[in-house]
Amino acid sequence: MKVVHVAVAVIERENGDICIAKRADHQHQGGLWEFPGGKVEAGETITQALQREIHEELGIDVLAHSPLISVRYRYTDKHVLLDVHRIHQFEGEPHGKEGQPVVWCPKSQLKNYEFPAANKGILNALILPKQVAILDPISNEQVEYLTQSYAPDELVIYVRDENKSEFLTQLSDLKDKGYPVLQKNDPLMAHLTSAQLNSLEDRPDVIWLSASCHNEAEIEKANALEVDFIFISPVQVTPSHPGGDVLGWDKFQELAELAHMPAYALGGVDMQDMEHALALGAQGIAGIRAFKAE
Ligand SMILES: Nc1nc2c([nH]c(=O)n2[C@H]2C[C@H](O)[C@@H](COP(=O)(O)OP(=O)(O)OP(=O)(O)O)O2)c(=O)[nH]1
Ligand SMILES: [Mg+2]
Repeated sequence: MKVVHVAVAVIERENGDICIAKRADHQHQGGLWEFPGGKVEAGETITQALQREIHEELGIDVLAHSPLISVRYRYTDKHVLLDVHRIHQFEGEPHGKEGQPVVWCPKSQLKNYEFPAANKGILNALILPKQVAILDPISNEQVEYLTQSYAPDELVIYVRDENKSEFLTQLSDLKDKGYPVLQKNDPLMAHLTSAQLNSLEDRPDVIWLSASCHNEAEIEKANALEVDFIFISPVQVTPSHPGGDVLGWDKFQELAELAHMPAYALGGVDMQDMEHALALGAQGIAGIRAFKAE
């Protein structure tokens, strides 16, 4: 089936509210709410498509945008590639130029609206931070460094250290301060190794589920289980595996687009790679060394 390339705009106003619109009943995925946007025409850049569609649908001018997430999604009747951008700056006041209902919605209320299935990953991309610090091993020194360097909404802390019992107090302190803490087999926020991911038939019953992925098959499995976010690795050579095979950034980008959910770049990446990773559609960077004091 031909893939329909769609430019999608997540328009945010100063107080953080997001602009959403209701699709007409006769449209594909009709009656559901959407982020405004539409098909990229032949010869158009993504910027041109965003500017044209948003002007046609809402009567405003897009002045500045940056990539949020790209999602390939196969509906039974249509295959789409949603190229989703955050609109930071615009001129005018959005209104439904095609008669469609348009509302400003606080981020925390988006979950109360019904969106097409492909949008689940977009909603998660809006909530998740750009940084995932992996603690392996966990140390008091690193926990202190992280809480001094990052606010609770800027960081997910993934405790990969299996031997963490002496740090249980520090971990509950982190949670009390509001830091999301990801652990294997946690009832709230659980992580699956690729081996666990491959062996599962159904999604475990947790609020947030993440997984490690290394190839297409694992990403398809994460899509099927509706995993909320993934780590794609190894992107580059790491000091711990100097001679190992790596994906490289081109392959990372391809895999991230195939994933329905936000994808962090992991393996041989550090904070200096952040802009590059975001430009390729990553949610951000995950790592061990990248999140240690010098
Ligand atoms: N704009 C938009 N489209 C979405 C979202 N989620 C999602 O699955 N889609 C799908 C539905 C459609 O198959 C396709 C978007 O096409 P569209 O109908 O908006 O295209 P268009 O504005 O050029 O409109 P039209 O003239 O063809 O009706 O992407 C979303 O959040 N926003
Ligand atoms: Mg449209």
